[in-house]
Amino acid sequence: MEVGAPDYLAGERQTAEFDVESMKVTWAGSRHALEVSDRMARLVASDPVFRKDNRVMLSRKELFKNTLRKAAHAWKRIVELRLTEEEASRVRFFVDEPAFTDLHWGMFVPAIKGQGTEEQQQKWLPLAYKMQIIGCYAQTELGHGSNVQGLETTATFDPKTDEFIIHSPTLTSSKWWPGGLGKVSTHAVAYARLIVDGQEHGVHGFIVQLRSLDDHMPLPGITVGDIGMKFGSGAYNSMDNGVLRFDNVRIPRDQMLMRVLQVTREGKVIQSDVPRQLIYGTMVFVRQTIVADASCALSRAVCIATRYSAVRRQFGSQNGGPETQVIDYKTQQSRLFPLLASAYAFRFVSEWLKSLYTDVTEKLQRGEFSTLPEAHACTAGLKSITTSATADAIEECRKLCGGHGYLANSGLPELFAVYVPACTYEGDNTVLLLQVARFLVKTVSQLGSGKVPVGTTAYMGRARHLIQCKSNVQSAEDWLNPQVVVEAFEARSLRMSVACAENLAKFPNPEEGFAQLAADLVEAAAAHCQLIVVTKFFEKLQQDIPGKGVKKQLQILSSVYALYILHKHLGDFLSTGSITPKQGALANDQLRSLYSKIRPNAVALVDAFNYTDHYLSSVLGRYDGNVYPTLYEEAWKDPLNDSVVPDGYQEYIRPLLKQQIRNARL
Ligand SMILES: CC/C=C\C/C=C\C/C=C\C/C=C\CC/C=C/C(=O)SCCNC(=O)CCNC(=O)[C@H](O)C(C)(C)COP(=O)(O)OP(=O)(O)OC[C@H]1O[C@@H](n2cnc3c(N)ncnc32)[C@H](O)[C@@H]1OP(=O)(O)O
Ligand SMILES: Cc1cc2nc3c(=O)[nH]c(=O)nc-3n(C[C@H](O)[C@H](O)[C@H](O)COP(=O)(O)OP(=O)(O)OC[C@H]3O[C@@H](n4cnc5c(N)ncnc54)[C@H](O)[C@@H]3O)c2cc1C
Repeated sequence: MEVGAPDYLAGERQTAEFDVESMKVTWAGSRHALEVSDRMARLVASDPVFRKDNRVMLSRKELFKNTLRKAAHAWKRIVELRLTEEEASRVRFFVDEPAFTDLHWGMFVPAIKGQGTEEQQQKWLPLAYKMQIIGCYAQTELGHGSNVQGLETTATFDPKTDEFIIHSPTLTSSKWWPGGLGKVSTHAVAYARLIVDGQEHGVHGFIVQLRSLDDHMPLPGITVGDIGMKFGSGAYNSMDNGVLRFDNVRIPRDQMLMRVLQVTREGKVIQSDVPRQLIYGTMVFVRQTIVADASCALSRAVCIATRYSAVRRQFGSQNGGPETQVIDYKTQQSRLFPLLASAYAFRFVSEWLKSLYTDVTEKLQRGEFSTLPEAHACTAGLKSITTSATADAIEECRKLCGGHGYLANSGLPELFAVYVPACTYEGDNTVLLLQVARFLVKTVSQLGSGKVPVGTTAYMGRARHLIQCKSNVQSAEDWLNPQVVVEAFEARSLRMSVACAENLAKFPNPEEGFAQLAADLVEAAAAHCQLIVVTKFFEKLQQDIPGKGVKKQLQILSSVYALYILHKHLGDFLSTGSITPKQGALANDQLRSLYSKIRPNAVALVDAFNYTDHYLSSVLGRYDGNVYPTLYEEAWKDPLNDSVVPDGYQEYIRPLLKQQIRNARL
C-alpha cells in the first residue's frame, strides 16, 4: 500500500486477535521462505514488463508474444541478479502467467532427473538449466490421455544404425496437449511404446529434438503446431499447448531415458531393479506440487472475497447508520469461512506431502521401493480432492462478490479459467481417485493376512475397533477435540472402504466388480483423502507455532475445516453409523460458533497470505479496500469507452433508430 494512503480495512485489521507477521511465517513455511517470497513478489510487482492488468484484452497472438517477452525478461533478471533456484521459482510464480517455462522447469527437467541415467543427466541437464534447450513433456495423445498404456506412438529400435525410430502410426497417436510444445520447445520428452526385435516393452520416455537450434524450424519428419484457443479470455491461452506428429524420426539410442529399462547396443533389453512405475515418476512429482498450487489459488480467491465482503454493505441500516457489511451475514460466513479454512488445510497438507515425497525419493535412491504405492496414492488422491475443491471454491468466491465478481477486473473469472484444468491435467480427478480406491481395497484385503498397514492407512490396522465404535460426542464442545473428530473420520473412511471390499467380493470377476462399483469406490477414496487433510492439519498443531494467538487461530480453522467436511458429507457419516443424527446436529452448532470466532480475524487471516496487489490483480481484493473509486476509474479505461459514440453506430444503430422514427410516423 502507498505510504499515507487511506486504509478502508484498517478497522478490520484492528480487531485481529493474533500476530499477523507470525502467521505470515507459518503460512510461508519459515522466516527465510517468507523473506524470499516477499522480496521476489516486490521485484515482480515493481517491474512494468510484468504488468498483467490488460491480459484479457489482448488477442491470442499479442498475449502469446507478451508471454514470451515476460519469460525472456524474467530469465534476464534471474541471470543478472544471480538469483538462486528458490528465488527464480518464486519469480516465475509471481509473474503469474502460464508459460512454456512451467513445463520446461516443472516436467522436462524433472523427467530427465527422475528417469535418466547419471550419464544422461550429465549430458542434458546443464543445457536445460541454462535454457540452451527448451523442453516439454509430450505424453498425452489425441486418442489417449488417462490410459497411458494405450498410447500409440512407437519407438522401434534399429540395431543397424543404433537408433530409435519414433513414429506416429495413426491420427489418434498425434501428441496433443503438451504445454510449450506448440510454438516454443526445441526438445520433448516424448512417451512411446518401445519395440525391440518385434517385441513390445511398454511405454517409455525419449528425448527428441523437435526444432532447429538455429532457426527454430521443425526438424525433418516433425509436424508441430498449437492446438487452438482454450476456455476463457486471457487465462491459459498464454500457453502453447501443442500437437506433434513423428514421421519415422530417428534419434540416437542413448536418448531413451534408461533408468528403469536399458536397451543395449546389441538390442538386449535389461530391466533394472527400479520398479516399472517410476516411468510415471514425473507425474507423481508434479501432482505433489499441484497440491501446493491449490492452496495458492484458493487463498488468492478467498483473499479477494474476504476483503470485498468486509467492504461491501447491503441492507440493515438503522437510524440512518451504515448498512450491514455482507461479511456479517451468517450465510456469507458459512460459505466463505470454510474456504478460508480449506486454504490453510491445503497449505499444511501440501507441506506434509512434500516431505513424504522427499522421503520416498531418498528411499528410492537407496533402492527401497516399498513406500512408492503410498506416495502414488497420496499424491493422486490429494491432487484430486484439493483441485476439485479449489475449482469449486473459486467459483463460490465469485458468487460471494455478487455482480462485481463477474467483472474481469475482480480477478476471479480469469483465476477460475486458468485454474479449472487442474482438475484434468496431471490425471483426471476421477481416474486418480480410482487409483486411490485400488490401493485402499488392496490394503483392506490384506488386513487378515497379518500385514500391518502403515503410513496414511495405519488406522486400518484398528479395523476391529473402527468398524463398530460409537462416537461419544455429547455436546457441541466435544467436537473441538481432535481425537474425537479424527476417530469419526477414520470410522467413516474405513467403513466405506470395507463396504466396497465386501461388495467387490460378491463379483466373480474382480475387474468387473471394480467397474460396477466405481462410483462408491471414488467416494471411499475421497473420504480417505479428506481424513488425511484433517489429520495433517491437527498434526501441524502439535508443532511449535510461535506468535501471539497464531496457534489459537489455526486451532479454530482446523476445527472449521473438519466440521465443514463432516457437515457437507453428513450422509456418509450417518449411513456408516460413524455418528448419530444428534451428533451431526451438534457439529453444526459448533461450526456456527466457530464462524463467530473467525469473524474479527477474517481480514487479518487473509493478509497473512502476504499477497501483493499485483499478484492478486483484483480491484475487489485491494489491500486498502478502496474498491468503488477504482471500479469507477477502471470502467473508463475499457477500449469501448475510447469513443463516446461506438464504432458501428453509423452502420447498425442509426439505421435502426431512423427506422423506428419512420415507423412511429406512419
Ligand atoms: C508443470 C508443472 C509445474 C509446476 C507445478 C506447479 C504448479 C502446477 C501448476 C500448473 C501445472 C502446469 C501445467 C500442467 C501440465 C500438465 C501436464 C500433464 O497433464 S502430463 C500428462 C499427465 N497424464 C496423466 O496424469 C495420465 C493419468 N494416467 C495415469 O497416471 C495412469 O495411466 C494410470 C495410473 C491411471 C493407470 O496406469 P496403468 O499403467 O494402466 O496402471 P494400472 O492401473 O494398471 O496400475 C499398475 C500399477 O501401477 C501403480 N501405479 C500407477 N501409477 C503409478 C505412479 N504414478 N506411481 C507409482 N505407481 C503407480 C498402480 O497403483 C498399480 O499398482 P498395483 O499393481 O495395483 O500395485
Ligand atoms: C490445460 C492442459 C494442459 C495439459 N498439459 C499437458 C502436458 O503438458 N503434457 C501432456 O502430456 N498432457 C497434458 N495435458 C493432457 C492431460 O494430462 C489429459 O487431458 C488428462 O490426463 C486427462 O486425460 P484425457 O484427456 O484422456 O481424459 P479422458 O480419460 O478421456 O477423460 C474423459 C472422461 O472420462 C472419464 N474416464 C476416463 N477413464 C475412466 C475410467 N477408467 N473410469 C472412469 N472414468 C473414466 C474421466 O473421468 C472424464 O470424465 C494437458 C491437459 C490440459 C487440459
